[in-house]
Amino acid sequence: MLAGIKAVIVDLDGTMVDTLGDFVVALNHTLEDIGLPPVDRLMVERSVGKGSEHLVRTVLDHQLALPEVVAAAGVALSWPREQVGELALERYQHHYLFINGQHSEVYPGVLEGLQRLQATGLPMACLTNKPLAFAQALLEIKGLDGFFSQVFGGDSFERKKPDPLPLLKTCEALGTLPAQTLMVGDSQNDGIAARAAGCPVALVNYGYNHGDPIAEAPHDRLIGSLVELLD
Ligand SMILES: O=C(O)COP(=O)(O)O
Ligand SMILES: [Mg+2]
Repeated sequence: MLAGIKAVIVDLDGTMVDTLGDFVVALNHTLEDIGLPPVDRLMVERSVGKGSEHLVRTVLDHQLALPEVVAAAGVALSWPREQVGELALERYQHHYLFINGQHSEVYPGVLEGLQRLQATGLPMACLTNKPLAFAQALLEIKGLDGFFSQVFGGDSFERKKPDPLPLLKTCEALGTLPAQTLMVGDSQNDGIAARAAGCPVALVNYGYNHGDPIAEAPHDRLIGSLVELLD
C-alpha cells in the first residue's frame, strides 16, 4: 500500500478515535438546554462525518420531528423556534469544549500503526471535518499530536470533505502530489474527497459511514487496523 507513497493524511473521528460518546453527550446536553428529548446513539452515528453544523442541524431536525414533540405542538422550547438552530450550535460548541475526549477512545492498532508509519519517515497530516480547535485538543488529550506535521479541521478551508479542496490544500502543505499522498479514513466523505483529489485511499472498516456499508464508498483498500497499512 505504501509503494510510491511520499506522505500520509489521516482522518480523525471514526479512524483514529472512537468519538461517538463525546458527540452523544455534547448533543444531549444541548437538547436538554433546548427542552428536547435526548437522541439515541445510532442516530448520532449515522449523522457524524460532515462537521458540527451538519450534525447539530440533522439531530435537531430529527428531534423536532419526533411524534411526541410534534404532538405537544408548542412544546416548551427554551428559545423561539427561528433561533433554535443557531443557538443549538452555540450550546453544542460550549458543551463539546468541556467534554472533548472524555467519552472517546483511541481504536486498537492506531498507536502502533502511527508509530510504524512514523518510523518509515513519511510525513503525516491529520485532516478532519471536526473544528480545528477540538481536533488539536483531542489529539493532545489522546497522545496522538506528536505524529502530525500539519493538522487541519472542518473550519480550516472554505469547504469540507467530501469536497476535494481540503485534501488538495493538505497535499500542498505537505509538499507532495495527490497521487503520492495516501488518504486514510473511515467514511464516504474521505473516499469521495480522495478520489476527486486524485489521492489513493484506504478506508478502515470500523468507523462511521452514515449507516451505509463502507465497501460501497470509493477506496483502493479496506483495512481492519492502521497497522495493515504497513503490510
Ligand atoms: O466531525 C465530523 O464530522 C467528523 O470528522 P472526521 O472528518 O474526523 O471524520
Ligand atoms: Mg471520520
